[in-house]
Amino acid sequence: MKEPVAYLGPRGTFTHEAARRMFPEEHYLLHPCDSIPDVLTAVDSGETPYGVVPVENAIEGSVTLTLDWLTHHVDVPITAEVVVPIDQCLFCHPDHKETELSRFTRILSHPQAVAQCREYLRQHVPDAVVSYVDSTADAARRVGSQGRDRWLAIGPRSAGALYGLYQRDAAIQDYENNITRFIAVGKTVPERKQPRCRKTSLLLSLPEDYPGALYNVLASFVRQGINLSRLESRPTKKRLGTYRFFIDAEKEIDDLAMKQAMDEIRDRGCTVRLLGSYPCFSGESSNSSESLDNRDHGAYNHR
Ligand SMILES: O=C(O)C(=O)C[C@]1(C(=O)O)C=C[C@@H](O)C=C1
Repeated sequence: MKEPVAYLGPRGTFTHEAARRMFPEEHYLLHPCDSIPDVLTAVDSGETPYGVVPVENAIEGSVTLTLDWLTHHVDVPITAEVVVPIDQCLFCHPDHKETELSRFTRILSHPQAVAQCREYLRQHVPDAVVSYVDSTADAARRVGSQGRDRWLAIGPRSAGALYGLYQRDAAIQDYENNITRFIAVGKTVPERKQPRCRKTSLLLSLPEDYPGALYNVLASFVRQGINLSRLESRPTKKRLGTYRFFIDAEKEIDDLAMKQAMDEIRDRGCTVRLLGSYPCFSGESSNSSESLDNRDHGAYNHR
């Protein structure tokens, strides 16, 4: 029987694409959830063994909802990472394909997608109101289901095709090389191909705030020759000006150098929570022979 994989849906999201790359549909049953908390809760409660959520975008930075849920609400290990190229397209209902862009009144999308296209929107649709929804495909589905209002959706080409939208523009993100990191959580993911690297994600709390507290932690990694690929602070949510730090180290947790760095950091009174030690895969396209576009409604495309 195919094992289920929860992902941020509905079908056609960027997360769906990431999930297809890590969990081929020949072997897994991909199960769309309405929100990132729903995906993480499904795994935490044992409803599904695997989940896939976005964690960081090259233009807009962290997906803070994912970080906060991972650390405050659930206890699920990160088990793999995949990086996916993000090409944001602009869609309207086919009934409005002749309408000038400046006459649209509303833009629907996920906050991360809107943030990646801010300058484009300012130039081309300055007067439209932005409505945030749970995912890009959710936006595409809503715009596709009603032709009455002049609404636009931002999202992947596949979402436009799935929900029968007319594509007005492509690659509307404000910077080139737009990519997002996605993580799998839950059960260990079988490694079908050679990972690009291995990482360990940690959540660090300092014992107290004093000059050099964070410096000392970083020095432990330096002494062990461990490269950090990410350092991010998030509020503790308890008191203004107090933080916890997300650290990604390019080493496995079982590596001797990593163990020594951990011992040193804990000896200084820091609390370290292991979020996961996992393989990282680069973003080759999914090897599923069926593309999403072919299975559902045809896409309208002006390019
Ligand atoms: O809405 C989607 O399509 C998602 O998969 C979510 C998400 C995100 O949260 O970062 C994924 C990739 C893009 O950066 C924009 C949106």
